[in-house]
Amino acid sequence: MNSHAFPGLLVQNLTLKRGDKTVVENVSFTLPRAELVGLIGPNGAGKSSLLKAMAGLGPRGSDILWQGRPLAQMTSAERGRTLAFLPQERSVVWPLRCRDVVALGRMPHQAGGLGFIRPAPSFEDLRSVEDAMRRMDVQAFADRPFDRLSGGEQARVLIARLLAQDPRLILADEPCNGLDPEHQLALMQCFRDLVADGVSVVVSLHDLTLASAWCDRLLLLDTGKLVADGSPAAVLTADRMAATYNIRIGHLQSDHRQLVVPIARL
Ligand SMILES: Nc1ncnc2c1ncn2[C@@H]1O[C@H](COP(=O)(O)OP(=O)(O)OP(=O)(O)O)[C@@H](O)[C@H]1O
Repeated sequence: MNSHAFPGLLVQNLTLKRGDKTVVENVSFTLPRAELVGLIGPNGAGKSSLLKAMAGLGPRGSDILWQGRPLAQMTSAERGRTLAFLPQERSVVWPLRCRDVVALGRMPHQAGGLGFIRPAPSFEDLRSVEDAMRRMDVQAFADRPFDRLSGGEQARVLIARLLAQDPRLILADEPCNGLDPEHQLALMQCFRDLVADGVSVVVSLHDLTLASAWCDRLLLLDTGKLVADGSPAAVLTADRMAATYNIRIGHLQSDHRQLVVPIARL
């Protein structure tokens, strides 16, 4: 993945409604540099809604800016070269080989953009696809049909598709879902490597231990409102976890990091 300085994303006073219900309320934050940001909060807090809006899905006004420019003004191909989104719903409609699923990530980079007529893949396309498959440890499935893999294997192939897009901003909705512990750790290490390369990563997580271990910064949503934004140590306080999740937490010392562990319901 190319290294480049991250130019910054600005979300300003974002409010989203579903029917009469406000699901994201007046949320503002900036991503001024490459960092690994965990988006946390209870079920229904608005994490997926916020990530989808940041990915440019749904009607958008001028409340989300990329490099000072409203996301709504970017074409789909431009957005596809800039940001990659992993939705919570993991489905591939056609019975494609895994390598072809991963190669779909290259479409925004190819002449013809997101049209139906596809040119032959460039050297860069082939390199990115192989690199993404290696990062997600899916080369062994490359030629197998996607619909004959296990749930966790399919999840890894779809993350590889996201990586093949070579984006400058990754938005991933619960990417650790379905992954075994080794591949969860490999994925978080992969995100850290991308951040070191200048890519910003926003990832929704329910696992507070992973969030405390790997993220530079956490955004805590509760009933649509951004109630905390800071380092894991600043956000994951006992009082806040009690108020937001109704849980008691404990701590585990690992290397130089203090990990948060949910202990009991209150
Ligand atoms: N299509 C919809 N129509 C109406 N309400 C919706 C719709 N989709 C989501 N919601 C509501 O919007 C709120 C936020 O949902 P969202 O999926 O963003 O939460 P989340 O934080 O991602 O939750 P989870 O951790 O369970 O995935 C919830 O109260 C949900 O019930």
